[in-house]
Amino acid sequence: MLRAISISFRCKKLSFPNAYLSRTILALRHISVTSCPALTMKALEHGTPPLSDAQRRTIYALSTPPGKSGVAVIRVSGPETLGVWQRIVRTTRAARISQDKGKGKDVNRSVTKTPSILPQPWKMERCHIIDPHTSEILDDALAVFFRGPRSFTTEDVLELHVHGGRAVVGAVLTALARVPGCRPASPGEFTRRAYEGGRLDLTQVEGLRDLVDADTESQRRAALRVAGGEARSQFHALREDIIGCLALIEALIDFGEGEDIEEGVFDQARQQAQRLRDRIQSILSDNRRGEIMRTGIRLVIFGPPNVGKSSLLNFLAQREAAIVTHVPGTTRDILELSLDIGGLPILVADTAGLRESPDEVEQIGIERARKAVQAADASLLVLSLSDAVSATPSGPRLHIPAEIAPLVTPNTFILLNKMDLLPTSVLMPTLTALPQHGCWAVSLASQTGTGEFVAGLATELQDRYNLIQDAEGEDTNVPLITHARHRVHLESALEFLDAFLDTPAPEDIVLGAEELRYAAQAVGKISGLVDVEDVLDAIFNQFCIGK
Ligand SMILES: Nc1nc2c(ncn2[C@@H]2O[C@H](COP(=O)(O)OP(=O)(O)OP(=O)(O)O)[C@@H](O)[C@H]2O)c(=O)[nH]1
Repeated sequence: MLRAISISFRCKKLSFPNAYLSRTILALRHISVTSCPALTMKALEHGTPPLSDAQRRTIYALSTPPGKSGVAVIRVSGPETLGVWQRIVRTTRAARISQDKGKGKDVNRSVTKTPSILPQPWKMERCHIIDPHTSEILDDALAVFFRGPRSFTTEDVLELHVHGGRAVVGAVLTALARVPGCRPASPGEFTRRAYEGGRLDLTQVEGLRDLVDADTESQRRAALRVAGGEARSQFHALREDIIGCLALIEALIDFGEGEDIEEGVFDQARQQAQRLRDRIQSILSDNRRGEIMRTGIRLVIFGPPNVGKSSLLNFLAQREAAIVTHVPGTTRDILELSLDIGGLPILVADTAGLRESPDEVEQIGIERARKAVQAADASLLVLSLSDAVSATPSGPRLHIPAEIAPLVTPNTFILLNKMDLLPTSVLMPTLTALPQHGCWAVSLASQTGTGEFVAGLATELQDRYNLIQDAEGEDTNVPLITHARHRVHLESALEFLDAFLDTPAPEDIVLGAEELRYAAQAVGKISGLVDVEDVLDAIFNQFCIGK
């Protein structure tokens, strides 16, 4: 560094153009910030342009939600973190040491005047946060220093636990802005550094984001597993196995079967590839459970007009979310709410009643309703019990209107409403004739049967989508794919393995090796091991600032 500085001064003496000099100084500043900040910052500070964001490598942000709170956590990460500690943190430990030396001084009064001492890593310390220019006390706080690489970002990290008032947080953030080499973090930047430092792979990054976004118990449990590295290790093992298969083929290419290596290696590689192919196929055959559980199950309520669809939405939401009137065709457009049913995240949509209508606006609503039902993960057909069940010689029979029947699939549940309108003598035989699974009768007006309906619906959905726990409380059926991105890469890995298996042996063995290499690359992209620069911004931008 000193040699570099002396070169820059020599440049000045030799009358180099100013632009050249400032470029040299800028380059030196970059080196100074990234490698030995304290030594060179002062030497270069005077009269030079301000540092760019790329040069200010130390980032800070409020990591808890803005607004009033008991405690707010401000995070700092980067090469200047120790410098931040020295400039703005004054611990009571330091004050005690200095008091012992000077005898008899009040700890609280002397704390800001006490020169900063080095932090005790991973230990929370009581401190004052001070303004680095005026030494004014900004807050009475707690601070913890994590020495890299044993930190979340793998860099030096400082967490300041301050009082969560707007003015306190604002003052501490302003103080941080005054420390050379520091800048505000962009969304997800702490996590990005953890990824770049090798602490997390991309699946764990996504798991962390899902954990922060989790609204329900099932989402929390699934996200926690992914963030903990479960998907990482499974995708890693899959990739290793493909590479193992590739190694066999490479050995064949290099030495040739029967000469230097044993017979049957090609068949062995094919069998291994077949097993891997089957494994990927079974991972892909998961009915998108992981993705659905993460984003919420889309449940669409549909049926003829005036049967109580909007009343049902209001009942589930426990508020007057939709307009309910006795006029058929009241609901015109889709109204969607996010609810927690039985611990599962459900996006429930109320739709326009399905019927032939001359009204242009209603027609548009009906068309939207049909499309929503077709795109849903599950649907709930609401019918009026008295209209839907007709008497036949063999007993009461459920009748679904002809224009609605094509929308009914194995994923359709049925709710027969308005049972209060049926006399008891007719009701009893009707109820016994209903299907045992996925069909309930209620009166939303009197709330009769609604408890059984909600419990039954939750059980049906949990059976389809939830994680199942064994006797020890361990989840047994955890879906590996939680993001569409994983599916895309696994599907292409499957295609490459198929292409390898289709390779006529052994003449095209070199081509076959290439297919295996692509398959390994496709799986590597899920974890972010290879070639994912293009998706990184999209992934990290979805984080909040401070994470
Ligand atoms: N008797 C009785 N009436 C009900 C019940 N549930 C809803 N209603 C009434 O049925 C009428 C229609 O209810 P909505 O919830 O608007 O029905 P909808 O299916 O959304 O109607 P559209 O908007 O036309 O599609 C309202 O007057 C409700 O008060 C019930 O269980 N029993």
